[in-house]
Amino acid sequence: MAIANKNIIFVAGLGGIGLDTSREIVKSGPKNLVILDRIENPTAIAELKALNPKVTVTFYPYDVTVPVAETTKLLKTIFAKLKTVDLLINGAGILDDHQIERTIAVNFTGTVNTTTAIMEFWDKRKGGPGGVIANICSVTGFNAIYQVPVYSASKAAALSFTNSLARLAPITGVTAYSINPGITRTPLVHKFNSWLDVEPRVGELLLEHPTQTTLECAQNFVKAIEANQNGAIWQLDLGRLISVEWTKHWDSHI
Ligand SMILES: NC(=O)c1ccc[n+]([C@@H]2O[C@H](COP(=O)([O-])OP(=O)(O)OC[C@H]3O[C@@H](n4cnc5c(N)ncnc54)[C@H](O)[C@@H]3O)[C@@H](O)[C@H]2O)c1
Ligand SMILES: CCCCCCO
Repeated sequence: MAIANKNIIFVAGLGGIGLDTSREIVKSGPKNLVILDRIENPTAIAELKALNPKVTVTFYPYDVTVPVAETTKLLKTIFAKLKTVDLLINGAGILDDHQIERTIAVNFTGTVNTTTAIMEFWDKRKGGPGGVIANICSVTGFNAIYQVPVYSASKAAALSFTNSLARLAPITGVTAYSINPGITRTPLVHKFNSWLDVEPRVGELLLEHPTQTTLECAQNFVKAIEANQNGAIWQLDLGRLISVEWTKHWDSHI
């Protein structure tokens, strides 16, 4: 998908990975970039507007843990303004294995609910035009950071959900792919709690190994958007963009 002249909704577009990705998206000249985020950062929004005055950048406060009906109401406002939306990026995530319910609510249920809500507007069975969904999951969805099993499992769940969305595309008209960053230096990764405190130094230990910058991640994120490959499992690690072949062990045959 060429980003130029498209309408993009970016949930969590102001975070560590999110803001650098928003910058790279804006540089590619979409018609509209609508950022939904729990954090408000008017300075960042102003910076994005200044980066490319041809792009209309708007912000709406949004918490992915709200009921689907509330998300639908917000989307109604956005669609009324934009008329069409080409891409939804679901990027919200927290990393704190002391917050079990919230981790699942944000990282998994939030992604599911936001996706479910936009189907009201996109599902071709309802006369919708279809659309594209990019879900930010994680390499931990492939192989866990086992000291944060709840976080890792929430990302595996989001990855599985995204893979299913892609298989459902012939029915819904909505395609999907996952964005799976490796360890990227953002506020999320500095200090965080391990499950039952099994490893209090988990963050410190991880950061002893090679990592990538948010800019490297963002530049590859844009390449994945441009590739627009339904069902792709993109690994964005150490500055590289890798298409992961998922090993099939079983098939439902339906
Ligand atoms: N940094 C990494 O190493 C890494 C690796 C793989 C995946 N990820 C994922 O990338 C995404 C961005 O993470 P980051 O590293 O930039 O961290 P970050 O903390 O800088 O960004 C997290 C983003 O999610 C938003 N968010 C959190 N809770 C929310 C809620 N309830 N509703 C709406 N938005 C909410 C935050 O406002 C922020 O924009 C997350 O989903 C994270 O799990 C990060
Ligand atoms: C340093 C730990 C980063 C964990 C986020 C991976 O999704």
